[in-house]
Order: sequence, then C-alpha cells, then structure tokens
Amino acid sequence: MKTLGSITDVLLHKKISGSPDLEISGIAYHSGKVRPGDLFFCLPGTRSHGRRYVEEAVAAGAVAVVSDMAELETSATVVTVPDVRMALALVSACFYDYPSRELAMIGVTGTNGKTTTTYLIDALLQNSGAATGLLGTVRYHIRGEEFPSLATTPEASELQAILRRMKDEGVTYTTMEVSSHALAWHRTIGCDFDTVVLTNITEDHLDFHQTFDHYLASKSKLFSWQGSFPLKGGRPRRAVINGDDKHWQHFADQTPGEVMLYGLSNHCHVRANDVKVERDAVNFRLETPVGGTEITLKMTGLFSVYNSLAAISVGLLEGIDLARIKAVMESVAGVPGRFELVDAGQNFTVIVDYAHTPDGLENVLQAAREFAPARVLTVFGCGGDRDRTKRPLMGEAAGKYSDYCIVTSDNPRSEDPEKIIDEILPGLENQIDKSAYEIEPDRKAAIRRAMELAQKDDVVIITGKGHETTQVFRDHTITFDDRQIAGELIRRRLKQDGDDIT
Ligand SMILES: CC(=O)N[C@H]1[C@@H](OP(=O)(O)OP(=O)(O)OC[C@H]2O[C@@H](n3ccc(=O)[nH]c3=O)[C@H](O)[C@@H]2O)O[C@H](CO)[C@@H](O)[C@@H]1O[C@H](C)C(=O)N[C@@H](C)C(=O)N[C@H](CCC(=O)O)C(=O)O
Ligand SMILES: Nc1ncnc2c1ncn2[C@@H]1O[C@H](COP(=O)(O)OP(=O)(O)OP(=O)(O)O)[C@@H](O)[C@H]1O
Ligand SMILES: N[C@H](CCC[C@H](N)C(=O)O)C(=O)O
Ligand SMILES: [Mg+2]
Repeated sequence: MKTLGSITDVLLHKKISGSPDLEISGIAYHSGKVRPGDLFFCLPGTRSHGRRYVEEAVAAGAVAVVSDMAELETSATVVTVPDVRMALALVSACFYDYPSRELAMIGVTGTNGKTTTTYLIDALLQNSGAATGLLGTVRYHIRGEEFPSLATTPEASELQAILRRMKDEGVTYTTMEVSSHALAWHRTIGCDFDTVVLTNITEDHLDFHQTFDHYLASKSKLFSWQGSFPLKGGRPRRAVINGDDKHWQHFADQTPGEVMLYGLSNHCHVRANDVKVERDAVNFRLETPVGGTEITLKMTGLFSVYNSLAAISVGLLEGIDLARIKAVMESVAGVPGRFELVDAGQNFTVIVDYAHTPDGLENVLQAAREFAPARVLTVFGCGGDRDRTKRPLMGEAAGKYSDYCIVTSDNPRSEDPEKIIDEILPGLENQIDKSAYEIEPDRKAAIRRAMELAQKDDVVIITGKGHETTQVFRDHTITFDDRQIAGELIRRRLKQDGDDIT
C-alpha cells in the first residue's frame, strides 16, 4: 500500500490539509467509479466540474481529494495543487511505479493516420518476436488479448494502469496513439517515449484548440516533452517525421532525439517512388538508408504509403531487416473501417471509411478517383459537438472529388442534424451543382439511396464512421454499423434485381 505523501512527492507545488501517511489504494476521477481508499481528482469537464462530486466521492470511500481550490468543504484530506490534470498524470505514473520506464514506448500523433500507423508498427514488432501492447481508437490489446477502447488516448490514471498491466504481463513494446486532446490535457505526462511519430498535421478539433497554432502547439508537446521526464537514463530518443508535411521542420526542432524523415521528397531518409494506386492495393518502390525493395500493400491510396513509410522507419530504427519489413507490410490486411471494402457480389465498389476531416476526405476520395473506372458517389456527414469550421471544408473536399454526393448525418450528438448539414453545404456548393448532390439526414436511408443509384463500375464511399458500431443522437444511441447496413442493402438490391446486376 502507498501513502498520500509518497505518491504526491512528485508534485513540486502542493499543500496537504491532513496526514501524508494516509494510505491510498487507488486513483479515481469519476465519483461513480470510486472505491474505498481511493484518491479522488477533481477535474474540469465540458458540462461540470469534479469539485461538485466530492461529497459523492467521499461517501463512496475516497479518503483524500486533489483540487485546485483550497476552500473545498469536505471531511476528507485535501491536496491543493495549481493544475489538477498535471497532478493526475504525475501521481498516476508514480502510483503505478512508472511502467513506461520498463517498456519500449512508441507514441504516434498527427491529424490523420494514427490508428493505421500504430497497427502497422505493432504488426512489425510482433512479427519480429516482441511481446506487444497497443492503445488507440479502435481497440486496445495486451499480447493479443483485446479490450474495447476507452478513448484514443485514455485519461492518465487509466493509461498508467494499463501500461502497468502490460508490463506485468510481459509486454516489451507499447505502441499508442497520442491524440491532441491527450496532449492538451497532459494525459501522457509521466510517460517516457523512446520513439515519437508524426503522421501529418492539418485542420481538426478547432472547437477545442481554437486556433491552428494552439493545435500545432498541442501536437508538438509529444516531441518537445520527449526525454523531459527521463525514466530511461541515456537510452536514445528518436523522432520519425513526415518530411513532406509543411510543418516537418517545426517538429524536428522540438525533439531532442535523432530525426528520421519519411516521404516522397529527396530530403527524406525513407522514401517511396513510383507509387501505383489500385482498388485494393498500392505498389511502390521503397528506398531506405539500408537498401531498397518493391512493396505492395493490401491497403490503397497514397496516404497508406505514408502510413507504411512511418511504420517502416520505426522498424528500421529498431533494427528490423528489410526482408521482414517487406513481408509484414505486404501481409497486413488493413484496419477495420479504414477503406474497408464491402463485397456482397455486386458489380460496383462499396468502401466504408473513417475520414472525418477535410484532409482525410480529400485523400480518400483522391485515392478512389485514381482507380475508379466510373463515377465516385460519396455518402458523408459531420459529427455534432465537434469542430464546426471543418464542415464547409469537408463539403468542399467531397464536392471536389465526387461525381455525386449524398449529404447525411454522422453522429449528431446534441446538435440538430439538419443544422449540421446546412453548415456543410456552402463548401459543397462551391464545387458542385445542386443537381450533383442530395440531402438525406437519415444515414440508413442515405446509404440505401447510394445503393440504388450505383451503376456498374461506380465507387460508393461511405465515410466518417468507419469501425463505429453506434450512432449518437441527443437523447439516445442506436446500434449502427455502416459496413453491415451497406452489406444488407446490397444483398437486398441483388435479390430484387435478379441477374441484372451481377
Ligand atoms: C467530451 C469531453 O471532452 N469529455 C471529457 C470530460 O468529460 P465530461 O465533459 O463528460 O465531464 P463532466 O460531465 O463535465 O464532468 C466533469 C468531471 O466530473 C466528473 N464527474 C462527472 C459526473 C459525475 O457524476 N461524477 C463525476 O465525478 C467527471 O469524471 C469529470 O472529471 O472530462 C473528462 C475528465 O477529464 C474526460 O475524461 C472526458 O473525455 C472523454 C473521455 C472524451 O471522449 N474526450 C474526447 C474529446 C477525447 O479525449 N478525444 C480524444 C480523441 C480526439 C481525436 O480524434 O484526436 C481521445 O483521446 O479520445
Ligand atoms: N496518412 C493519412 N493522411 C491523410 N488521411 C489519412 C491518412 N491515413 C488515413 N487517412 C484517412 O483518415 C481516416 C482515419 O484514419 P486513421 O483512423 O488511421 O486516423 P486517426 O489519426 O487515428 O484518426 P482519429 O483521430 O479519429 O483517431 C482514414 O479512414 C482515411 O480516410
Ligand atoms: N475521434 C474523433 C472521431 C470522429 C468520428 C466521427 N464519426 C464523429 O463522430 O465526428 C472525434 O471524436 O472527433
Ligand atoms: Mg485513431
């Protein structure tokens, strides 16, 4: 058992109202999840503040509370700190005995491609014999045992608990997505990353970060903090950066580690040439400091080449040989909900994808355009309670690269679906005529409409929700899986059309 004094020793500025010898058995930041003996952290949220739940937390057994307000009314011991989120991260790392000290840690950030890149890195490490763990948007795993994802990057207390479990179960390498929210909210403070990776940086989450500069500053923390919480002594720190990204130099300047650049440009250490995009594959010539080879991915699009170059760079830094790298890159079948083909025997292509940013959408539609023998039909919407500035930009991207669009709902959350659509239209109308799009707020009906409109050799892209299995409305959440719905509707159409369609 640990004492309050020992686990808060790591905090430079604090005031403890009671005895530091109090024994602490766990950490909580939600009153509903408090167990007897816990230390409760009062975090600010989007709807309320953890301070409001102190009484409930204490009634559930919390023995002490961490807050940024000295005059908290409670019988429990109070630790007052200037920044509760920072304190949560530092205390959690200490409480779980700094698990990242004993794990090789790889953190991947960027606007798009984090999940895919982490999957590729994890596959590469696993294939080379490492015992691996993975944390990200789609799922978590510890040596292959899967867990549902709590968040792209969980809150610090959950993160440190999972890392400890990974270490205890023999994991040697942890690959994780590090979201901009996580960086802004200090979730990864107390993690010592060996290698950090930048996929790319374009516009997203401006509702949260307000300006692009703030967003850039959040993403940069993964690089500038590298080695500033040195748990691993002199072990080398490395940064793998997309050398074609407009901001690559900025990120290279932030890291204290060795920089490896990847991309298509000549100044990159790891390069792809002669990229050939097909419907379900992409082929390129790989050039690296240790030689070159030909690679054919089972995923498509130039963006997949970038994701694989990032993973290949990590592999090279870990000393994995080129033949193994090639074999693994060519074997990964893709990531659930990322450019996933729905094939029920129809004579047109249906793709479910997770693009939910202007850049993501542009990349995915460009890829489709490259191999599409006929029209590209796009079904998309924008999430509610998320960055409103990206809505017209996503409309613009969809209009620019599609022959026909069906504008629908993503997860409306607390917003009115029709109002969200209204904010998409100005961008869309900059690019296409009114006759080239229609509006259908009901996502299932929108998918049905696309399945009706599709002709031989067309490509239908249903984007924004990828692997998600629910749709979130103001007062309720329904089961909803684009892949399953599209599959059912195709089968229904095939039945109705008889032999005409195949
Ligand atoms: C939407 C959002 O930002 N939610 C965050 C927010 O929760 P909230 O707004 O629901 O909190 P709240 O209801 O205002 O409550 C304030 C505090 O009181 C506590 N509370 C609340 C109610 C109660 O009964 N008892 C209680 O103790 C809550 O635990 C919280 O600490 O404050 C919580 C505590 O800090 C966060 O865990 C939570 O992040 C959740 C996990 C979340 O989904 N956040 C998103 C935005 C996020 O982090 N996304 C990124 C990915 C982004 C990307 O795509 O790049 C991620 O890494 O997943
Ligand atoms: N390198 C890339 N550049 C641009 N777009 C990409 C890239 N990789 C993937 N995409 C597009 O972005 C979508 C999301 O990809 P992925 O899930 O790998 O990204 P992510 O960064 O993890 O997203 P999130 O922030 O939601 O977790 C994909 O479905 C694809 O449309
Ligand atoms: N991690 C992202 C995912 C967005 C997915 C999209 N389906 C939406 O709901 O906006 C977010 O929470 O902003
Ligand atoms: Mg992700």
